[in-house]
Amino acid sequence: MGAGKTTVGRTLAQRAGLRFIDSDHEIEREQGCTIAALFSRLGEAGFRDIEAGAIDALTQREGVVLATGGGAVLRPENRKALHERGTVVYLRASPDDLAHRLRHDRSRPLLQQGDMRAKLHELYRVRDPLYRETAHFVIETGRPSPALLANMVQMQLELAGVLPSSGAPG
Ligand SMILES: Nc1ncnc2c1ncn2[C@@H]1O[C@H](COP(=O)(O)OP(=O)(O)O)[C@@H](O)[C@H]1O
Ligand SMILES: O=C(O)C1=C[C@@H](OP(=O)(O)O)[C@@H](O)[C@H](O)C1
Repeated sequence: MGAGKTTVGRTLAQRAGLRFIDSDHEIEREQGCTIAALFSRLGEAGFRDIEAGAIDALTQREGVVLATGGGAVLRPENRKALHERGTVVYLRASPDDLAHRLRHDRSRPLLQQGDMRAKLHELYRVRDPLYRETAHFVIETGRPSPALLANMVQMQLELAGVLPSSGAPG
């Protein structure tokens, strides 16, 4: 949540000539309602069931940059599908940076009650090991801009042979 999956993922997809897909947007389109509405109607567990179906389908597509919701790593089957079918980049941000970036955001149901900063610290404690387990690469997002982060991810994927070289001089 707020690590830059959408901003960085979109830029990367554009540069690499790939299609950007946001699993939450796909879920909203298929279900015909917002993620917040799904949470209030079905609870978090109900949302996670739908999310798992979406991750299973979307990880079978080729040539896409997929941004998942931040909680997708909670289910082992999602971690497996992501790691085995794709190349996963963990955009790591500190909970304090996330609290700053998301201070005006009202679209994320898990952050709408109580102390947002404390909740982000708790989510980070639980999820950071799961992101590390799922990811092939970890990129620190603390200082660089989203545009620079997209360059860093692209370079990393080119070095790994996942993307063709963009022919930068060197
Ligand atoms: N590297 C960054 N530095 C500063 N602000 C950022 C960075 N990445 C994202 N943001 C800002 O944080 C907010 C959330 O970014 P977003 O791409 O929606 O994250 P996510 O998709 O991971 O939830 C946006 O306002 C975005 O402009
Ligand atoms: O972290 C989470 O558990 C969630 C993050 C959200 O996506 P973003 O990571 O895009 O905010 C969305 O899937 C849902 O609100 C649950």
